[in-house]
Amino acid sequence: MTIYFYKVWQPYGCFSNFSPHSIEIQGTYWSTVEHYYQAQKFVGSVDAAIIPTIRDSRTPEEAAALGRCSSRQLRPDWDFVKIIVMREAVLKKFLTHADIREVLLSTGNEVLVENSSCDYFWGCGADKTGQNHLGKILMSVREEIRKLQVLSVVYRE
Ligand SMILES: Nc1nc(O)c(N)c(N[C@@H]2O[C@H](COP(=O)(O)O)[C@@H](O)[C@H]2O)n1
Repeated sequence: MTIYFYKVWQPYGCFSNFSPHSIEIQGTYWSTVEHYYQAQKFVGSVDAAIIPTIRDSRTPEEAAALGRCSSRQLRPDWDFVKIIVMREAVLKKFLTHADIREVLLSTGNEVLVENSSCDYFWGCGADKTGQNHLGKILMSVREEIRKLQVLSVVYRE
């Protein structure tokens, strides 16, 4: 059975990057994965000054609006690094918060799909043909956490 998720208040809402689960990366605190992801678009760009404003946004929606503003210049390598950036943040989120880690592990080997009707890259799009990169990242993070748990048992013995 495929598990679809999208909005925070819907089933499996903790899989959304907008869910209220903070992460710390290289000593900096981010309220949500979305805050971190949107800010990383401008690292090393002429518009890097927007990063603290994105970080301090009151909501992930606000952070996303700032990051999506088309008048600002993205870092030149964004298309090459965005999946790596997202995976790092999603992994950190599920390593940090035990309650949602259990939700992720409870999905077993089910296929996870971000059910966004407008996003054919991170989600499945309106017709379900999208690339679903967020779902793929979540499945690979699930696998990595399982392996880490096995290792922690082995090294405890
Ligand atoms: N608008 C919106 N609302 C939500 O609740 C969402 N989960 C998303 N999807 C996320 O938007 C991010 C992609 O942003 P860019 O288009 O690259 O700026 C990514 O985190 C999706 O998961 N969107």
